[in-house]
Amino acid sequence: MDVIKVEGGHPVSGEVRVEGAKNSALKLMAATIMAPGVNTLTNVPNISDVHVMGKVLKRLGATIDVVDEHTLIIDTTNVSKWEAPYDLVVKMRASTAVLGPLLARFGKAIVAMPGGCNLGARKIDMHILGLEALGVQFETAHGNIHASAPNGVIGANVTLEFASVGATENLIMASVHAKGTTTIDNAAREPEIVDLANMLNEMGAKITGAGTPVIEIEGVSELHPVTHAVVGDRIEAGTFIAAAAMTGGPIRVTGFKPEHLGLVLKKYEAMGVKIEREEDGVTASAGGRLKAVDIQTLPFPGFPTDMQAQTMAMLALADGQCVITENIFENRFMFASEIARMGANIRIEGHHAIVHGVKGLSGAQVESPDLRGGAALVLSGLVAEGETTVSAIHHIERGYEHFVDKLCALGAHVWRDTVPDAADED
Ligand SMILES: CC(=O)N[C@H]1[C@@H](OP(=O)(O)OP(=O)(O)OC[C@H]2O[C@@H](n3ccc(=O)[nH]c3=O)[C@H](O)[C@@H]2O)O[C@H](CO)[C@@H](O)[C@@H]1O
Ligand SMILES: C=C(OP(=O)(O)O)C(=O)O
Repeated sequence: MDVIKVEGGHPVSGEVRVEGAKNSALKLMAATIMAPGVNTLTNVPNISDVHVMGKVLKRLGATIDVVDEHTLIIDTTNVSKWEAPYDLVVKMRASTAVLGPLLARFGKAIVAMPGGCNLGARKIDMHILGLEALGVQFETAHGNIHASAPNGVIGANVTLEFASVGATENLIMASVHAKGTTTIDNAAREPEIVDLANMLNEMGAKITGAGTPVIEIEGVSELHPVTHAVVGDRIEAGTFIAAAAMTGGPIRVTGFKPEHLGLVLKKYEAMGVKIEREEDGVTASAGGRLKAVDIQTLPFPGFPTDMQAQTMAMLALADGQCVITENIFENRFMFASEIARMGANIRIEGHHAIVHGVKGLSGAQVESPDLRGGAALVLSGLVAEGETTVSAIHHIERGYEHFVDKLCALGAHVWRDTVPDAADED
């Protein structure tokens, strides 16, 4: 099995450029379904989730030309199917992002029920309730959700119970061609939603308010293909900033907007991390032990859940005790038990993690519990004494392009290796 090995204790500094955001690229790819023709996406990250979304689009009838590592030409002229099948949805939950675009283009869609994942149940009831308000009817059979809008999608006011990123995106996309105007209240405000609305507006949509809690979409009859650059990945950036905070750095991280990490940077400064902001990135460094600071995850502009594990790794070594509260996913503390194998002292009580900072970590064999937890284990390995082996690295590859190479370029001693799978030896 493939693993990432890390030898701790080497200086880590220099410059790294982040890729386009996974959480935007996937939705932008899905949105090309609504603009029949040749669309070009640039700054697309070369990660496994993007490959899966490529497969979803191809199954629907699109063709994709990979011009270079970060540029995709997606021709959606001949999209003629409206089904996102189980084998792909099960690989990547974000495949459900085609629901809105398929409804907009065909007035119908079949999407396999996504089921839970290692972060929790991850239901799509809010997507369904919102779309029902727009006149979409749902039936479930044989593990598939069948959606249809027999009278077309009809503009309406929708108030989301929670500012769900995925529900906001599906509602925006489904209502682009709706009759009349749709208002989404309590909409998610993440930068990736703004990126999606910007691209749709470039295609000819009429969306206002993206990035605020109230988004208004005036239905238009058609969209035209465009060329669009994916917004920089604030979470990849945050991960390298956490690496600088743990190792001392300095690391200059470019390719993203510092305001997209507003609260993360403020919290890191409160911990003692020095952050120098520029238009397109930051330089992060730290001298000595970080201070313990409480964190709670919330929808944007709150502290992102996708930075929780990396921040827990920082706090595991900080001076003092603090509480991390996870408000988004019910099961996002699995990283805690893995970093405990390296000597961290973390107690979980419901959706709170009580972190007692320790003076050092020791390298160990650990398993990525999920995407960000896996990255956080590699960061922990950078400062642990001895060697750390991180398994289940397919999680990391879902969202980080060339993670090992980028860390090596910063001076870290990190490499991929293949080790015998214990299960195969029995
Ligand atoms: C591909 C992508 O963009 N993924 C991001 C997206 O996920 P995703 O779009 O799935 O996240 P949501 O904001 O929708 O989910 C937030 C919470 O609401 C729950 N929920 C959501 C919808 C619903 O219909 N019912 C329901 O109960 C989810 O289970 C979760 O507990 O936003 C999350 C929150 O910022 C990020 O961590 C993910 O990285
Ligand atoms: C939870 C994440 O992604 P997904 O929604 O694709 O699982 C993430 O990016 O950290």
